[in-house]
Amino acid sequence: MTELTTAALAETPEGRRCLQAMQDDPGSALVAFDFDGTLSPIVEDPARAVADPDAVAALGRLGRLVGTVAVITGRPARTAVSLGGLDRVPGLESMVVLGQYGVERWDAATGEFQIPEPPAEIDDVEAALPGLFAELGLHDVHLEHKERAIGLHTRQSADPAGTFRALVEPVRRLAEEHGLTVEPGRNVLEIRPRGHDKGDALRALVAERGARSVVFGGDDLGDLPAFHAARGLREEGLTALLLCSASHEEDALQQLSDMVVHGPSGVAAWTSAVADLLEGRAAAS
Ligand SMILES: O=P(O)(O)OC[C@H]1O[C@H](O[C@H]2O[C@H](CO)[C@@H](O)[C@H](O)[C@H]2O)[C@H](O)[C@@H](O)[C@@H]1O
Repeated sequence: MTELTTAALAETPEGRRCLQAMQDDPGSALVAFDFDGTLSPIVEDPARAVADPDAVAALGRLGRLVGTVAVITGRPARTAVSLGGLDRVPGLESMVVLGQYGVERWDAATGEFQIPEPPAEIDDVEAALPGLFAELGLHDVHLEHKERAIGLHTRQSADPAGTFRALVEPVRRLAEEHGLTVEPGRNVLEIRPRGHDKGDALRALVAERGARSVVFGGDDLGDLPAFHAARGLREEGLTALLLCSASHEEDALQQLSDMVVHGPSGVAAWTSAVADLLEGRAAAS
């Protein structure tokens, strides 16, 4: 019964090994998900994103079963907590949110945010953007101000793909001129500080929690470093399962994944099934 269930939840032997390790020792398991596109369906206006209630409820179930649950996101930590309603979900009372690719942190257990000062260069970039858009003849780029980063969104543009293409190189040059980097995503180019990514964030949290089995779920290019980090952890003797929240917009994660599901509703169903699996093990032991 357990074997059949495990096979349905992971397409690779490595993924199934991770699920088995979670069953054997749930206390040393860590489950971390990205926010947009993984827990929260993609919407036109980033300010209107809302977490899939079934996905966060299922994460809450896991929160009662495994050692650590976390969200690792490009969003500011405060925004992810607010849009996800993460401070109100039963079972997430000791979760961790790592925001802005791991630089910001919220601990549900204390309710405290750790938010470092934003770099001054972001203000300089912001001041240069109107001139850049005018030069490129672009008038419908939506800006998302994230204090230590700026998201340039093209989803609401008349030609999202064309506007994105027109922005890529000029924005990369602008970021470089100011010592910053560009994080490309689904209809978004984010100008942010260099030197850290979701892979660093995942590795640091795994070390802090002493986790031995690691699940990471994501949907977009910004999640790739975490996928690579989790695969690296396997080589160091941990088990890891990589969950891809698939979309028609981005397929870079699929070939690295141990399980592919369809968007946040698929993540919700998968997470709930893993909770069932772990509860079955708990009931039997
Ligand atoms: O790391 P994540 O949690 O996945 O955040 C990555 C970026 O996600 C957000 O943008 C994406 O979601 C928006 C709302 O659904 C959508 O409109 C946009 O097209 C997507 O790219 C967020 O707005 C960015 O700040 C994050 O960096």
